[in-house]
Amino acid sequence: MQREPMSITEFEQALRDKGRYYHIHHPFHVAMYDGSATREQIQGWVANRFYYQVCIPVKDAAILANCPDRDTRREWIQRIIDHDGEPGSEGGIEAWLRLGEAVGLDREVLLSQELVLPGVRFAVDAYVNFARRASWQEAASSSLTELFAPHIHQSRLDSWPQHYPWIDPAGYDYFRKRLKEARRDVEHGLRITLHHYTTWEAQQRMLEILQFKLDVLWSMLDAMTMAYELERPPYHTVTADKVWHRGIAL
Ligand SMILES: O=C(O)c1cc(C(=O)O)c2c(n1)C(=O)C(=O)c1cc(C(=O)O)[nH]c1-2
Repeated sequence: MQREPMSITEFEQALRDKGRYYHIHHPFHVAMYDGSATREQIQGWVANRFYYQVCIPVKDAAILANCPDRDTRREWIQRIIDHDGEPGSEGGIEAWLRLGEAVGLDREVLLSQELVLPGVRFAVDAYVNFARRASWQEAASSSLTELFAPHIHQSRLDSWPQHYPWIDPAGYDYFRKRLKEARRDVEHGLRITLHHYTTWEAQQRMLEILQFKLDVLWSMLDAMTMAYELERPPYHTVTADKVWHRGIAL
């Protein structure tokens, strides 16, 4: 016998329950929050997360490319503008570069991606490639880790200024900007998701997609833990040089 689907309310609750696996609970993230992260760890996180930032609009462009629905595209396109900016307003990528400067990293270092660890690159690329290959509804719903993002941005705004007085407060604009944007993204992402997955099996598949996205975020921090906490960056047994690849443009 076929199992009944969850109601919309139950399904949304099941998605929200996945918050227990959000990267806010990763020890690397906890250390940044509780003030025990070193300057090098914060800088490493900012430089590595920059790769996520630059890939997000590429991921959203892949969703648009696969979406035949004009109304959805009209709404979804705002995400690209949020990150890339438009005439008269700088976007999230520029704000992240200023966060980089606020923690003492030249923008050229971020732009060169020389600090992006292979594990971080692979995790982020997996997300972009998923968005290229999945249906637009599945790709759209994979953004729903953003359900938990306003809380994580707020937690940084609340804790970092006290713990890290050496960070220029001008750098925090990105987190402030995302509080509003993420809430709007979630509202749209949920509208698509809650109506697209209507059978029990489909709902289970969506929960697995959300787990995949949680794994992307968690794995990024695992790679950073190896490099900046355990001091085991790639090839550490062979060389102290950053010999790993910088991304292969296809
Ligand atoms: O700082 C964070 O912890 C965090 C997490 C996430 C997320 O949950 O995917 C995003 C962001 N930030 C973010 O700034 C952002 O623009 C963003 C877009 C998306 C997405 O999947 O489309 N996630 C996130």
